[in-house]
Amino acid sequence: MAKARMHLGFDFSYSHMGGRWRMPGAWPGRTFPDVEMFEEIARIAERGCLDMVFSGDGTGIPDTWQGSPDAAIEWGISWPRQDLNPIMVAMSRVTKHLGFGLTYSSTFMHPYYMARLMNSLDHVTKGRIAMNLVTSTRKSDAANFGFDALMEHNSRYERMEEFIDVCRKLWDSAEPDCMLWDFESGRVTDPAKVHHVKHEGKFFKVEGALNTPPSPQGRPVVIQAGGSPRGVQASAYVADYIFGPDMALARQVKHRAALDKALLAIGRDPTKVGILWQTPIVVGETEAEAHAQRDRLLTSIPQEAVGVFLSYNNGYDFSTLPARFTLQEVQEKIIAANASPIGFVYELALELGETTEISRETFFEHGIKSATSYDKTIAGSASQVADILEEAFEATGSRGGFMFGHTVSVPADLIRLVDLLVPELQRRGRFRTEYKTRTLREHLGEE
Ligand SMILES: Cc1cc2nc3c(=O)[nH]c(=O)nc-3n(C[C@H](O)[C@H](O)[C@H](O)COP(=O)(O)O)c2cc1C
Repeated sequence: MAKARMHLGFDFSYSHMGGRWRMPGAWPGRTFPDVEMFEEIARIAERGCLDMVFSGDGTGIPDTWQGSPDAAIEWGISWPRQDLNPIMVAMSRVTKHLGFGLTYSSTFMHPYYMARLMNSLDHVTKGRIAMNLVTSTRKSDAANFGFDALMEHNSRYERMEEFIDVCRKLWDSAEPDCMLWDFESGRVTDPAKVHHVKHEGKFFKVEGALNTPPSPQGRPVVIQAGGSPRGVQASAYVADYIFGPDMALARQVKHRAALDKALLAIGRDPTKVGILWQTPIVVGETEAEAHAQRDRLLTSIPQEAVGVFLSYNNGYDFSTLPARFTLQEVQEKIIAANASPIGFVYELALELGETTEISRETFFEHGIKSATSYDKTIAGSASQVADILEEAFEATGSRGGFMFGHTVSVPADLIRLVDLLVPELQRRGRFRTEYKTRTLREHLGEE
């Protein structure tokens, strides 16, 4: 029997941040947001037949550390960023097959605007766009949109579910064959095939239809990455494809099982829903070369920048940590702030024990490994890395694949992925050797 094939993506969100822009192997003399760098990323990824490239997003400037954005701005921590939509349009114009994943927040955006934008991008990319929906877990993002505090964690997911209901109604409002463009009669559209939408729910009141022609994918691909139990439940409802967190394999196996249960509960077939596991990765010609490249992460940012990154993503100012403390005390404050309950402190508590007293120094020693993704980065030769990926793929049900990212330097690490790892996976019958499908939805559905 043929082996199940993997789907592969590349997350370029962090390639210019966290000191990566000046690591050996990054573009010399080119800085964000030079559009030509992104076009080059797209060409390289398409050479490797990847399903998609992706960028995450967040709008706020980290300001949890010492209550100020200065250190984030100074050290380039989640700064600078921009809306990647125009960049992905540019990337789509230099490729034919590669898919694109864009991130937007269902907590802050409006579903009418988003349904219309994604339809438009689906046209421009000829059916290669996906929307990664996030609920946003960071306070400064919320402040950009007028919130004094984060919306309660579970309510954010309730809003996301209604958000996608509205998008689906709008995407379906024009039937696939409604456009006539009949030159003889002058009729543009068959009005019987464009349906009025009237939605009134807890969060949104929307009247449609969309005033755009139906797009190549009909409904652009929707991706979601809920990690908490409520988040997983929402993934099952809103997403065509799932992003999974980069945690230990045993926890990924549990995550897959929880998702399968949630999918079955709403009548969806779990065998048709893949997870792309977030996978920080460095591949080298040799194991030693890969390890040397990964080690560079430990010198990429100063301790202050580590504090900025962790404080922002965990909703807690770690500059205020006392000399000694327990992780349980900190985790309680993170939950009270409505940030994600499964972040760095949760993970460190699993490793060190939640009631163990630790020092500030120990916290930051682990902190740099987490903030740079060093602790999660797989590093090795192509065959070593392929062994690890095959094991993880099979253990998690042979559905989906990997979203590579958080590499040390782009383009060098992306080129090594495409030139060393992809051929190894192809030799093992685990990855396509050419694109046989047209749209992103079709690429991801390929078995
Ligand atoms: C691959 C991947 C990409 C993600 N991208 C983003 C992002 O761009 N912006 C964001 O705010 N959150 C992002 N997240 C976080 C998730 O949306 C989610 O909040 C997180 O997994 C915690 O789960 P919870 O919200 O259910 O607690 C990402 C998560 C993963 C695994």
